[in-house]
Amino acid sequence: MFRRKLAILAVAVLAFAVLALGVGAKAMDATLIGLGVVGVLFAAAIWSSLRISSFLQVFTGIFGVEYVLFGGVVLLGQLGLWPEALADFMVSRSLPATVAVFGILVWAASHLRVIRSITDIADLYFNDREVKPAQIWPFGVVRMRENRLATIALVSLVLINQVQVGINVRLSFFNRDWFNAIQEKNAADFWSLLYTVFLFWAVIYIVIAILEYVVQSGLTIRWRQDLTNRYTTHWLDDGTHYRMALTGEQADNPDQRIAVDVDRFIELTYGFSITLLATVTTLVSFAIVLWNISASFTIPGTEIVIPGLLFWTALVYASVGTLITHFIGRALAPLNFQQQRFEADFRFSLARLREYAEQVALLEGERAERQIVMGRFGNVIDNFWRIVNLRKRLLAFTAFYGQISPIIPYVIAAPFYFLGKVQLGVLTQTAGAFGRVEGSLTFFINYYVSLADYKAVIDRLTTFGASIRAARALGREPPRLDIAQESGPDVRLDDVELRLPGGRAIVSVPQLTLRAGESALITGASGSGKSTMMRALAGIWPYGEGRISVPAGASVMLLPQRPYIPMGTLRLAVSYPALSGVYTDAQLRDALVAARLPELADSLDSQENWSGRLSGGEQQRLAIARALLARPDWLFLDEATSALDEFSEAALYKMLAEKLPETTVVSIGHRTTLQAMHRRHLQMQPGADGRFTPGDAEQRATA
Ligand SMILES: Nc1ncnc2c1ncn2[C@@H]1O[C@H](COP(=O)(O)OP(=O)(O)OP(=O)(O)O)[C@@H](O)[C@H]1O
Repeated sequence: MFRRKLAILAVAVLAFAVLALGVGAKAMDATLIGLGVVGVLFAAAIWSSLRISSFLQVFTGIFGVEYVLFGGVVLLGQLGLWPEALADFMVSRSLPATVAVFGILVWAASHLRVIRSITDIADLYFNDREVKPAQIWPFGVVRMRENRLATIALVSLVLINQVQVGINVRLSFFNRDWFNAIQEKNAADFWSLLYTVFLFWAVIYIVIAILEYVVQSGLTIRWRQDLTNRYTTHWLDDGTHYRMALTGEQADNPDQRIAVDVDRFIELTYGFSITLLATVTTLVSFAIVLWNISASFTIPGTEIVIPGLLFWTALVYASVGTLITHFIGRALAPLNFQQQRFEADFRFSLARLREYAEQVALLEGERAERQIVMGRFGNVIDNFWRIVNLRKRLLAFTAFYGQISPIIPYVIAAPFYFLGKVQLGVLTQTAGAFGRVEGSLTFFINYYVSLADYKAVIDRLTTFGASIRAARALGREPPRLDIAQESGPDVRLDDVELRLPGGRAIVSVPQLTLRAGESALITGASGSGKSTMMRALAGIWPYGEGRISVPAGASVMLLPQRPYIPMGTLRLAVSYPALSGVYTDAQLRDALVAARLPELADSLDSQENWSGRLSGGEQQRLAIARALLARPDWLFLDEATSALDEFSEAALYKMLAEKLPETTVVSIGHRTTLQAMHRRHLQMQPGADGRFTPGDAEQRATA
């Protein structure tokens, strides 16, 4: 997304690396030569990062800028040009090379398949170029491209985390000096360090901690908004959700994917990028501190220093702890994963029971239901106990480990203190740095547990995206069923062959014209493909080939046998699929009265479970009211009046003909009385090959 800027950065990094190599070679300085070599590699990595994910490019960009900045400071120091007054801000000589290594690692990681899956999802947001408003203090409402805002937030969070680590390092030195002052009973230093150093940095730390919380929340909320909106839209657009159900692709529970997985993905991606980066930064910074302090620890009775003694101790200690934790807790990830599944199954069985309350009550199926529900709950509980058992053992170890961790560095360093080799301040700084290094190392074990979860979330979102794409592509490859908009007023089918998802042809239509203004009834044996033909006419059936021509710009409405009624007010239920508020109350009431539902005309604002409350026939009449409001050019009724008595059915057909004179009605039905209400009668006739073909049964003079 910011390719040009990255290209410039690659050139700047290369230029600086060459400079460092030159100065290093002249001064025979190994650190500078190393800095130059790493820089050249890093420049190459940035250059080839021009094609990697936008999300990762942000990190590459930050490390590139830091390499040049920190490297510049180190170089100036080497040349003796760094001002004496700024000596406090001199950075560690290994810092620029470290950030370059981080940058190279990001580039390397971008080639891993799992990282690609992650960045493919993350980039949906980080490539969103839409301009949206955002409330940003103190600027008020700002309008900018979403990807720019996301990048600014991400960069700020990385920098905030790095500054926090920097402050922690600075405070560890304050800690050393402060305790030395205590040991030396130097009251003046004690107070001045407290006021000038500690208070200053502590206040900054607090302010940026709040800033971090606000920026992080803002980023994750907007990210979730964006992804949820994107997935919901792609899932619903173009009837994709229906096709996905048809294909039976591996995308079960879209509700969980949209509602739960998106949220978990963002939380875990944040954890595995920014928090991980902060931890690695802490680890590296305090490892350096610990390494340097180790120089004060000589083997007793000698002046021999074991390089990095304290660092190695922390590493071994944390590794042992991590290994044991892993050994005890490795079964926890699959157990947690299972727990989520069992909980979801249990919840779903309760929700389903609520949905089918009437059938269950009529069949007196409560005992069977209790058995099913409690069986599922039993799975939840069994798994819970397994988790508790495991956690108990894990807790025994981690509590023990947590108790002795703060003691270890003292035990190691105290003998040196008693011998007078190190001061009290160094002793406490050692303990602090040891704790940070050890804490960062054990951080991985904590996140390790979430790794399995993360992988599952990524897989679920990736397969969801893939099956959305597959469903969209369905029916686009030839031979396909073409729906063509044409200038004539009629609907025509030419050489149409309709198939089941498995490929078996069930309906064959060499030629059929449904003439505008001529109502038609389609009858035929159950399973002869009548509904499938209607789905094809409505443009939602993707399996088959041939050509269906529909009048350009004509509106089509299909009413199925069991109408769908959304949750909410009656107003919404009647207006559907138009949005609530599109029709006036008077229009809604008129439609309800005309559809023979006058008793509902005054309940427009009532919020009820309408699909549970209304009878089957009432629900069908509600659907007819929708057709009256929508006034489509073509109205397909697929057994849409089957729950009504014959008298009401006839009255509704008559009313439709009067109120919607411009609408052509095409019905599917089994009752013979329906024939009198249509001008034309088509019957599905079986062919020798098992396919059905609609053909004229008889002609009637009147509708
Ligand atoms: N999504 C699907 N997957 C597999 N088979 C399907 C699918 N939808 C429909 N079918 C099959 O296609 C055949 C035709 O179904 P369709 O609903 O079109 O018949 P119909 O003539 O409308 O039947 P009825 O009069 O009973 O409503 C049936 O055998 C049905 O099982």
